[in-house]
Amino acid sequence: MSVVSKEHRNDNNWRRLVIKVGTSTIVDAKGEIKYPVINRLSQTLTQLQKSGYEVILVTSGAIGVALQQMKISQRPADIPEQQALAAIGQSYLMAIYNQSFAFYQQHVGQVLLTYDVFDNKLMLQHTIDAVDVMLAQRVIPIINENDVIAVDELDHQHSFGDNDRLAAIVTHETQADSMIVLSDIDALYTANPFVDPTAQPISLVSSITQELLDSATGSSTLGTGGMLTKLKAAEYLMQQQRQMVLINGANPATILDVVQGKQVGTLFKGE
Ligand SMILES: Nc1ncnc2c1ncn2[C@@H]1O[C@H](COP(=O)(O)OP(=O)(O)O)[C@@H](O)[C@H]1O
Ligand SMILES: N[C@@H](CCC(=O)OP(=O)(O)O)C(=O)O
Repeated sequence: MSVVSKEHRNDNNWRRLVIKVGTSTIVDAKGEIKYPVINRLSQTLTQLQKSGYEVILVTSGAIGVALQQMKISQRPADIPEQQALAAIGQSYLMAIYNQSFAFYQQHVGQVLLTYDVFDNKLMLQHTIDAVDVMLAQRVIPIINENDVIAVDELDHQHSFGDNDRLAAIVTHETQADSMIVLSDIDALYTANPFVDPTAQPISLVSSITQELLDSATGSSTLGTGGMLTKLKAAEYLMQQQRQMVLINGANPATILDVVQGKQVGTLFKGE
């Protein structure tokens, strides 16, 4: 397996990275699980880890995977039903990741979080300590929200409490240098390109303006956050002097281009 040379690291000398994977990267529009993509993601993250980077994966997809498992075509509106699906799907999602990473001899560990962890100093410290130990042992922590006991993300009335935000807070609290977001789109566009065919990709964003927020509309079929939650996550990170890069998750190896400083996707970096 080839490794990423440290000489090729981004100018920012990133060391610790949070990779956020949306439902649209794990499950396709027909509800089928994208095993080859998950395999490529596991290979890429293992490659990064073996090259000396500390890698934390924040993944959505529990409900998306459960829909396929349970042969349900649409995400139910009922919150307890979604929570039951999350419980079913989370263990399956981890089984897929375990098998996929095991092929590359890479150990992983599951971390399920709720937002109250970030408000409780002791719980937060325990979480950070466990993540630090895993990283020191070259294990990749795999984080998702504990959907069974957290309703914020599942209630579509709220735009907060999504995995984009969760990953941004994890990036800050674990003092990661950057967050790379994998979605079903290759960049932030001037408008939702699925709605507006004249929309143009944006390669660099140095501040989150109202115009940008207005440009972010609906999400993909199974995702919950949409572009708006990604912009809010980017805004939060830029306020913490951290960076975010949005790329297409169709080919997770693109992450290697990002860490090598190549211009790909949209870079959110404050001035
Ligand atoms: N300005 C925009 N630029 C790019 N994508 C946008 C924009 N506005 C809305 N979107 C939508 O955001 C979706 C990505 O968000 P989401 O469905 O939550 O993905 P994920 O599951 O990967 O988190 C895109 O598929 C697109 O439909
Ligand atoms: N925690 C949820 C993620 C919710 C969700 O769809 O998030 P995203 O695809 O990142 O917009 C799950 O694992 O299904």
